[in-house]
Formats: sequence, structure tokens, C-alpha cells
Amino acid sequence: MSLPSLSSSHLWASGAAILGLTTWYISRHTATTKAKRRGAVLAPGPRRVPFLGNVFNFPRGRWYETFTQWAGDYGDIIYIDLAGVPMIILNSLEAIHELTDKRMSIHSGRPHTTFVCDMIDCAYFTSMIQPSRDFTDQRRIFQRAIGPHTVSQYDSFIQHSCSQLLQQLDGFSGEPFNVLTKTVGNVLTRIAYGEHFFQHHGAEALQKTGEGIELFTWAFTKFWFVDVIPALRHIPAWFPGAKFKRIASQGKDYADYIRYWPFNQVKATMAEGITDESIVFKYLQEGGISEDNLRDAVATMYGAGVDTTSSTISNFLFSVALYPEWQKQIHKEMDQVLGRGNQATLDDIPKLELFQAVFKESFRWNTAAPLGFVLRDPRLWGKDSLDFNPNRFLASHNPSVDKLPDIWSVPFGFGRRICPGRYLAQRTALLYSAAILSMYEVLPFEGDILSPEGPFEDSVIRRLSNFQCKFKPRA
Ligand code: HEM
Repeated sequence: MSLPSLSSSHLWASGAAILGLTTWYISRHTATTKAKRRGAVLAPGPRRVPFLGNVFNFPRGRWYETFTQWAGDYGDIIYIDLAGVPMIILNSLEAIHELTDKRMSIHSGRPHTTFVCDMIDCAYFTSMIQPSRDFTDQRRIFQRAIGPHTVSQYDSFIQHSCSQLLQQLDGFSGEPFNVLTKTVGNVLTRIAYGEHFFQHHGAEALQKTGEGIELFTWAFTKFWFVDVIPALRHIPAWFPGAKFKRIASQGKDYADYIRYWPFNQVKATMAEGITDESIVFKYLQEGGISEDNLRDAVATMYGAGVDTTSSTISNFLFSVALYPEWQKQIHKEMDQVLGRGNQATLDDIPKLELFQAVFKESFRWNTAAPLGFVLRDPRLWGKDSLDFNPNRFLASHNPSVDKLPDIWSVPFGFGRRICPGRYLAQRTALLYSAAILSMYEVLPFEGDILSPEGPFEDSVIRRLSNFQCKFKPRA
């Protein structure tokens, strides 16, 4: 018996039907259509194309410039749909406080994507987890371990790592970002898992965690078709066009490694009776908190803390290399307050008023987390908000300095999701930056002309790409 053969017109008709059904399915399941079906009134925003939303008109770099232009066109609350991932851009501090502080119970969720959250399985990170008991528990762990009342217990780790950083920078010329990420990564690993873990497994753990975070960050910023049709996750990995399955499986290996391996090593060490100083050690020993949430909160620290803190310091070095007259003034202040040749310590920072003003301005001007327009809003910072002007943070030049938004809060986000690592980040970034300038002159390469636009890269974080400089000892 022979099978009835399909004519080409039948094939075309079936193809068209499948395409039509897929198109219908996608159009019913985008974030925008689902929100509209539930009766939501969406904020205005730039024109969206079917299925892909704002993929084509979303800025690839220098976000704040486009957001500023959109603020003029659409107002302070803007709706964006990036191929199914909904996003709200808030362009004024009032709108931000209204939504994230006053209505925090409905505005503290995180976008859930099939590729990153389900397939790579990254949803356990504190930064990705949805509001829930586990989320609250993880936030409490951060508050207890590195909150304002406990963070100073890690000062010796930070000071020690700072001295090592200064040694590495002696005679160094090149891109400081990589040296900084290594130092910040070392210090966060020691704080999280302890010296014993760091000495025995630090190099391997840092290497694998760094690779994993790089893959997640890349995956997070790409468009994945499976996020629009989640059922695609079930096609086999050998299927043509299923490369995403292999990437997801590699990502999942990293996500599992970061989540379980270092934590289990510390537990094994404790079982052998070895004592150490670390967050995991301390809270496992004290008990009374969920072991799973302790594990997941601590696993988030490297990914959330390394690139952000290193970028903050590298952006500061860029600012003082770009504006040598400010650098000279900081050096003068340090010579007077510390005495030339003495390395700045955490206790010295409150005495270095001018250094603090330059650091704050650099943090405002090029903050590591791309927060849109708010850090350059002339309504908050004055008419020269786009310029680099540390005088705005000096009471001697700005009588309204007290009216400025809190620079130790705004760049760290808002409401229930405000960065729980901000106290540690502030101490680390201030100390490293002050200590570097107390010992070195930061110079651009001969012939290199730096420009305020800098070679910035905007992704999940805003960072300098390929900023090179020299560190000339001052003593
Ligand atoms: C200068 C360095 C840093 C900057 C600029 C920064 C900035 C931010 C921002 C803007 C957010 C998002 C807040 C929001 O969604 O509203 C965030 C979240 C977070 N940060 Fe940081 N951060 C820094 C360093 C750190 C460090 C050192 C750690 C940990 C040791 C850390 C841990 C976290 C965590 C766990 C979250 C997720 C919080 C949540 O979703 O509830 N950050 N950070």
C-alpha cells in the first residue's frame, strides 16, 4: 500500500496554517497583549512593532540620552516591550518614589524569562527572585551580614586587599578594570566563604564564577525566541536551530556550580572541625536561618558586587585622568591631611572633603548601574547636570548642597529592591579610590586624548571598555 503523497499546494497550505497559528499564538502571548487583556492601561512609549515591540528603537548605548529624549516626548513614565519582556522607564525621582517606595508591594517583581530563569536556572539569585518568603529571607541575610551595623567587621579584609592592590598597581600601565575585578572578586569571596576556602579553591572558583556571570550577562541582554514561545524549550538539543539548548545547558552547569559548589566546600570544611571567618561559616554555625536561602544569597554576591564596584572605581580613575586639575587638588588635600607618602585608610576618608566631592560627582556622572535619566536630571542636580562639577557636593561652593538627592542611595536603586550590598560597596570603592590617589598619579597614555564621552559600554552595567592608564608613584 502506498502512502498518499502531499501535493505542493497542500504543503504550502499546511505551512501557511502553522505560520498563521504561530503568529496568532505569539500575538496573544506578548507581555503587552496579556497586560491589555487584563485591562491594564499602559504608560505611553515609543512605537512598538508586532511581536518584537521596541527591539529596533531601544538604544544600544548611552541609554540616558535616549531616555531623556523620550521623557520629553512621552513623560516621566514610559512603557517598553523588548520582545515580550515588559519594562517601565521612570524618568523622575517623584515617579520612582511613587512606584517603588509607596507601591512597593506591586512594583518589586522581576521579569521572568524562559531562557535565563527556567532553562539556565538563574532565578535563585537574589537579584532575580520574585517577591516571596525566600526573597524576604535572603534580604534579611544581607541586612544581617553586610548591613549598616555589621559591615565594618569586614574592614580588615578590605584594608588588606587594598594594600595588595596598591602593590599590583606599582608600575602598572594598561586597563585597570581587570586588576580591580580580581581584587574585588578576591575580597568578596573571602567575605562570603572564608580564607580557608579562598586559599584552597579561590582561583578555580573565581575563574568559573567569572565565566558564568559573563555568560548570564550576555544571555540576559539577547533576544531568545524561546522567551516568546516557551514550548520550544522541549525540542531536542540536536534539532536544527537548537543551539540555544546547548547554551542553556552550559549556563545551567555554571549556575549550579556557583550555587552549590563553594557552599558545600565550606560545609565539608566545617564538618572536619576547621574554623574560619566568613558569612557562610558564621550563619551556619549560629543557625536559625534557612540554609538554602543563605546559600543563594551568598551565591549572588560575586555577580552583583564585582563588576559594579570595579566599574565605580575605574570610572573614578577615568574622571581624575580626564580632569587632571581635580586630581591635583585631591593630591594637595591628601598631602595636607595625610602627609605625602602615607596611604589613605578608611578612618581618613571623612577628613578628605574634596576627594569625597570628586568621588561623589564621578559616581553621579557615570554610575555603574544604568539608572536612566535620574542622575543627570537638571531638576535635581542643577543646570550643569550633564557636566562634571564636583563643586556641587562642596558646601563652600553650593549653599544648597543639603537639598541634593542622597548620592549614597540613588545609584543603588529604590524601594524593596534597593541594593543590599551598598554599604560594603561604598566602603570598598571609597577606600580603594582614596588609597590609589594617595600613592599614585593616574595618567592617560602619552598621546591618548580622553573625552568626557569616554569609551563607555552600556549593558546590564555601564562600564568603560578599554580605558588604559598609568600609575606613577608619588613618593
Ligand atoms: C558600587 C557598587 C554597586 C552598585 C552601583 C550597585 C547597584 C545596584 C542596583 C542599582 C541594584 C538594583 C536595585 C533595584 O532593582 O532597584 C542592585 C541590586 C543588588 N545588588 Fe548592588 N550595587 C553595587 C554593589 C553591590 C555589592 C558589593 C553587592 C554584594 C556584596 C551587591 C548586591 C546586590 C544584590 C544582591 C542586588 C539584588 C537586590 C534585589 O533584587 O533585591 N551590590 N545593586
